[in-house]
Amino acid sequence: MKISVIGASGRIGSTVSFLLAREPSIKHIVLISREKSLKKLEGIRMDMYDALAAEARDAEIEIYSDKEIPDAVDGSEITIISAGVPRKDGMSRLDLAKANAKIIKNYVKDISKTCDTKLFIITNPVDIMTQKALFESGYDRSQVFGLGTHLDSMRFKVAIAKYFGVHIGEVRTRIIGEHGDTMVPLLSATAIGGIPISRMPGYENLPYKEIVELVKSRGEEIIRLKGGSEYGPASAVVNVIKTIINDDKRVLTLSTYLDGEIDSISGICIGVPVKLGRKGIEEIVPIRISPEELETFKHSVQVLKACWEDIKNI
Ligand SMILES: NC(=O)c1ccc[n+]([C@@H]2O[C@H](COP(=O)([O-])OP(=O)(O)OC[C@H]3O[C@@H](n4cnc5c(N)ncnc54)[C@H](O)[C@@H]3O)[C@@H](O)[C@H]2O)c1
Repeated sequence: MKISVIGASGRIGSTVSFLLAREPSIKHIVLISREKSLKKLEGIRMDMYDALAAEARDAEIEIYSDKEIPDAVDGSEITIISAGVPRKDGMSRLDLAKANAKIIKNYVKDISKTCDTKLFIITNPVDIMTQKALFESGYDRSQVFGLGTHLDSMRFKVAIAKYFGVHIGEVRTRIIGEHGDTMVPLLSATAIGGIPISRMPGYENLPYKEIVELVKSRGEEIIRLKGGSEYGPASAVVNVIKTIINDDKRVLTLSTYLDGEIDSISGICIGVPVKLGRKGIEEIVPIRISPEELETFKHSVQVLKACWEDIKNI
């Protein structure tokens, strides 16, 4: 199986590539970046081969410049895009969206000229970039998705497990909505060992607001402390890839194009629970959430739609 990573010289792209190379079912990984980063890619490839040798594994790792798209991507079951400009001081979210929309548009247009692949978008703002990729590629919505609130859901899960002092595997929860300030934590879909969280001893004192703030600010906190997150997002990406290639039908929270599945909302890519398998997004799970959660979700939709209006013609 071949998987391509565009933006492979970056933090997330390189860590994702390394983790994927360790997966026995992935035999072929294509690392793609701009010309000026090709030397770095060569170093990443050497380092990856050393690590694989230590585990007595092998994989074919190829390097291409982004000028060699679409040929470089041809035959890839999944193409991951994490290329993008980082947010600089004084840059608004909209400025970032405009800059990265141009990058996503160019890559996706080139890829879709000749290739049929699944597009997995990581670049922020991820919901808007996923929608850009969907519209510019003309692909079916089942094959274009973004990391969405999958990582936020994992962060929420950790905080709840720590508060109740239980193993993380006992916690079921998710955050839907924008991967950003308007994300919607679903207490109505949170359970510990199958028991709804509201029936757990200690629930009354759960510092919900603090936990949500912690989840929302975690990305910025990691940027401040170590320059940017990589292990968390990269592991979340690999989770998604493994679910697809193993046809696991897991229900994960990814950014996908809504077409009326939740409260008749349509016309935007946003984080919602999806059944994921070999074909990509096989179903959007039409969950019923509490009235308060629905109101917050609708707000998240509005925020994303406003941003989409500003960048859709870029
Ligand atoms: N969705 C999520 O949950 C999530 C989590 C963390 C980070 N992210 C996003 O993922 C993206 C990558 O993060 P990172 O830490 O790897 O960033 P990084 O700066 O380390 O790497 C960015 C990559 O994009 C390339 N790049 C930069 N400018 C470019 C341009 N103009 N044209 C083409 N390529 C360009 C770089 O060469 C590099 O390969 C960012 O947009 C980040 O905000 C998303």
